[in-house]
Amino acid sequence: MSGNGNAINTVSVDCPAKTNLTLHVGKPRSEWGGRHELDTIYCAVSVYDTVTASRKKPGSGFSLNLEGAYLGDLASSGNDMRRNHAVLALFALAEASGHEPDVALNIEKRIPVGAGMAGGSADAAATILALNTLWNLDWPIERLQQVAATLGADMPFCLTGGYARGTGFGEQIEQLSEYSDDVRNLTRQGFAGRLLVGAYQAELRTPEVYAMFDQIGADPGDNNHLQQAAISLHPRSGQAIDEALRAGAKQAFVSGSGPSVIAFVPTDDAAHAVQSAWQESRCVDRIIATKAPAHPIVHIIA
Ligand SMILES: C[C@@](CO)(OP(=O)(O)O)[C@H](O)COP(=O)(O)OP(=O)(O)OC[C@H]1O[C@@H](n2ccc(N)nc2=O)[C@H](O)[C@@H]1O
Ligand SMILES: Nc1ncnc2c1ncn2[C@@H]1O[C@H](COP(=O)(O)OP(=O)(O)O)[C@@H](O)[C@H]1O
Repeated sequence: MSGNGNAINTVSVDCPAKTNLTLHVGKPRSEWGGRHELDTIYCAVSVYDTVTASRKKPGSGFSLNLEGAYLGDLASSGNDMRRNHAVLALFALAEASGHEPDVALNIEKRIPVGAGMAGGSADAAATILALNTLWNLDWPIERLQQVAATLGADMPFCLTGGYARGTGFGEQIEQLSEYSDDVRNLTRQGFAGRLLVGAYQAELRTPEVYAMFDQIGADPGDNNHLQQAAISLHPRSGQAIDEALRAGAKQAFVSGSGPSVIAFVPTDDAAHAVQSAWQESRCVDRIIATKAPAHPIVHIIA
C-alpha cells in the first residue's frame, strides 16, 4: 500500500548496468544447459534503464513500450515483445505469485543493447523489483533472486547491484561490501570510481562469445576470460583497450561478453586523454561517462 494506505498503481525502478571486474570461465556443464562454470566479480555501474510498471484492467493482458535513442535490435518491428526480458520477468513473477500479468511496462533504455552490460537482465530485475512493490508482495531479495535465476545467469545480481561474487553459472550470488578484501583489493588496482564506457552499434551474441572462448581460450593475465573471444569477433574493442591504456586509463577491458569496453579513469586528465584518444581513433561509436558502484532505485509514482 502507498503511504496513505491506498492501492499502488504505478511503480518505476531505475536499474543499473553491470560489468565484470573479473570473469574466470570454466568448463561447460550439461546439467546447466551447456552454460559454463563461472567465478566472477560483478560490479553495477551508473548507467540506468528505467522500467515503469502500471496496473491495467483485469483480463486486459500486458503491454510493452520501449523508449530511447539506442534500442539496437529491440527497435526492429520483428522483435517479439513476448521475448523481451522484462516481459519474461513479468510472466515469471506472475506465475510464482499467483497474479495475472495485467501490467503496462514502459522501458526507458539507456544501457547499450547486446553490449555485455546485462541491459536485458537489468530490465528483468527492474520489472521484478517494481512488481514486488506494485503487487504488495514484499518478498525478500533471496526469494526474488530464485525467480530471477530461472530467467538468466546474471539476473540475480541485477536485483541488488553494488559488488557481488558470482559462481555456479553466475547465478549464485554472494554480495560483497565495499569494505570487503575482494573489493578493497580491486579498488587498489583501480577498478573503482570514475569510468568511461566505449559503446558500439554492433552487438555480440553471448552464446557466440562463449563458443569462441571454447575455441581460443583466454590470454594468461586476462581478468576477463571472454576478452580475447570478444576481440576476435569485434576487433575494435581491442583497439579501444590499447588506446585507453596508452592514454592513461588505470584499467581497460571488455565488459563481460562485449563488445563494449570499460576504462577506469581516476583523474580529469586521464578521462580527457582517453576521451580524445577514442574520438580521434574512432575506435568506439559512443562514449558514456559514469562511475561505479551503483544500486537499483525503486520509486512509487502513484
Ligand atoms: C557473459 C555474462 C557475464 O556476466 O554477461 P554478459 O556480458 O553477456 O552481460 C553472463 O555470463 C551472461 O549471462 P546471461 O546473458 O544471463 O546468459 P544466459 O541468458 O543465462 O545464457 C545465454 C547463453 O550464454 C551462454 N552462457 C551463459 C552463462 C554461462 N555461465 N555460460 C554460458 O555458456 C550459453 O550459451 C547460454 O545459453
Ligand atoms: N529489455 C531488453 N533490453 C536489452 N536486450 C533485450 C531486452 N529484452 C531482450 N533482449 C535481447 O537480449 C539480447 C542481449 O541483450 P543485453 O542483455 O543488452 O546484452 P548482454 O547479454 O550482452 O549483456 C539483445 O540482443 C536483445 O535482443
